[in-house]
Amino acid sequence: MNYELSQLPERTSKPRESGFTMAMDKGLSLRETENFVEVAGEYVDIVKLGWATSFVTPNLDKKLSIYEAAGIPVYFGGTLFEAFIVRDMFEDYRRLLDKYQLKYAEVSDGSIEINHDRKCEFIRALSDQVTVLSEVGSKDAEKIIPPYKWISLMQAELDAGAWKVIGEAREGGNVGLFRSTGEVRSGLVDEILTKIPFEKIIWEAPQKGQQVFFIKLLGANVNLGNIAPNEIIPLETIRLGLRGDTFSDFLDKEQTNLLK
Ligand SMILES: C=C(OP(=O)(O)O)C(=O)O
Ligand SMILES: O=S([O-])[O-]
Repeated sequence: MNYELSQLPERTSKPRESGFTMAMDKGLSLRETENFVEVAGEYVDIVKLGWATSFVTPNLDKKLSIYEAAGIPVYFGGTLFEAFIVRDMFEDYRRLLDKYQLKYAEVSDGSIEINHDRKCEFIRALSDQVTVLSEVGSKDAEKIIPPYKWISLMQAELDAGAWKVIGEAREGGNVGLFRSTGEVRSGLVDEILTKIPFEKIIWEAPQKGQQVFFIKLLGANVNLGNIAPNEIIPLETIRLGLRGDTFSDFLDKEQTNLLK
């Protein structure tokens, strides 16, 4: 922080188990990546190269080196995992993780149907190699998974070895945890939280209103994902109660000078 200010919520520091921010890079150039880590590196815990953009992005090795030098782990989007699985290329996927020396991988079934026991086997197998993030929820807006099912899927995936589970939203924030309008399925979120520990979940929340919802509900140190690179600093201010949306949420009412 650049100067002192009282009554700020305490923020966790790296390596964070909670208060964790996953940024989504969907094709930043090398120069943009350097600029991004320079300005926001302190607030980014992990970067996802969105869906299968790592297949197309030029200078991938160099990009990974920039993140590595900044101490920020990177993983490839779950859609890439699914692109290998649907082609029956799991072993090739494992080799790919080794080739790029990745320490994290995502297992998801947002675009394909995978028998859930099979998905858990992939999680188990990959967690011998890397730290696994597993994602629950479909990218298909028509597919509504009831809350009890979200809970049992998340629990089984954690039991299979996932480090954290991700609630699906896509880049747009309009499926999975959210209605097509972007509104939070708040009943779903409340129910998930009755059974799954809060620090075990990363909520994909690309839209500002969604970030605000989770910070108001769960505090400054909620885990959030799919944050656009240019929204990392703004998100940090929302976490700290330094943007209008959460301005009053962390203030000590007794000590607040309302000047009325
Ligand atoms: C974010 C997306 O996918 P993934 O989780 O595979 O990165 C997406 O499809 O919008
Ligand atoms: O859709 S819900 O559970 O608010």
